[in-house]
Amino acid sequence: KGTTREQRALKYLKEHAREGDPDSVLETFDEFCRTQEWAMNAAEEKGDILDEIVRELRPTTCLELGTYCGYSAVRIARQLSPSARLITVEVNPDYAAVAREVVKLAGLQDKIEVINVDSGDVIRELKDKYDVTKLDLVFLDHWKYLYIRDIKLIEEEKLLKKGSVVFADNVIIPGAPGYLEYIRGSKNYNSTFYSVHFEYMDDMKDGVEKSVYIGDE
Ligand SMILES: O=C(NCCCCCn1ccnc1)c1cc(-c2ccc(F)cc2)cc(O)c1O
Ligand SMILES: [Mg+2]
Repeated sequence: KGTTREQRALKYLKEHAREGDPDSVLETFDEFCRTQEWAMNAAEEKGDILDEIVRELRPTTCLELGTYCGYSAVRIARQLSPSARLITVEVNPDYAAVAREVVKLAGLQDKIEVINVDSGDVIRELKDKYDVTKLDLVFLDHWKYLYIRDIKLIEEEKLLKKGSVVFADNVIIPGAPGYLEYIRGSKNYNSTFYSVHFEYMDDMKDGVEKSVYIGDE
């Protein structure tokens, strides 16, 4: 076939979603994943919790690690206020290319910046190169073994403030054991675990962890 699953998903979105309508892009992507091909989107129950966090927090500056095709980037950005923005990091160039198209299709290119680099490098550059002072929301959804490295880098760079939220996907499947132990053991966070279904699989359970930063700024 020569195409990748991500390219087939993008084609389906272009053919079936309403251009400039983020809700339509998300609904269409969920339909594709339920009827055509599964994809690792933070969808349904996970997405509902993410929506609630964004609604409640009203973040100005958001960082996502692990863009994939841009599903959760669109999900976050569709609720952001006019001046708020999301920086989303994707090390895989093929995923990043598809994500940029999905973001454009949703009409959110003014709110979302997709960066095709290694997350460890970009975190160190957020202040100087990306004009970030503090992060209100961090969504961890990239390689699971990198969650702990990157949260420690974010703390080192003093990018969190009291009330900042760190939301982590997949803490059960594939799992992020080192991360869970670290964040739950840290006095700088109040963490809550949510048992949710794995994306598009009604008979599989996963978990997400919401951690509110209460530490020193
Ligand atoms: O690996 C995941 N995501 C990272 C992808 C690569 C990130 C690259 N990158 C971006 C920035 N820095 C590095 C992931 C996997 C699964 C899964 C679980 C079970 C299964 F059988 C198949 C798949 C479910 C998810 O929800 C996921 O998020
Ligand atoms: Mg995930």
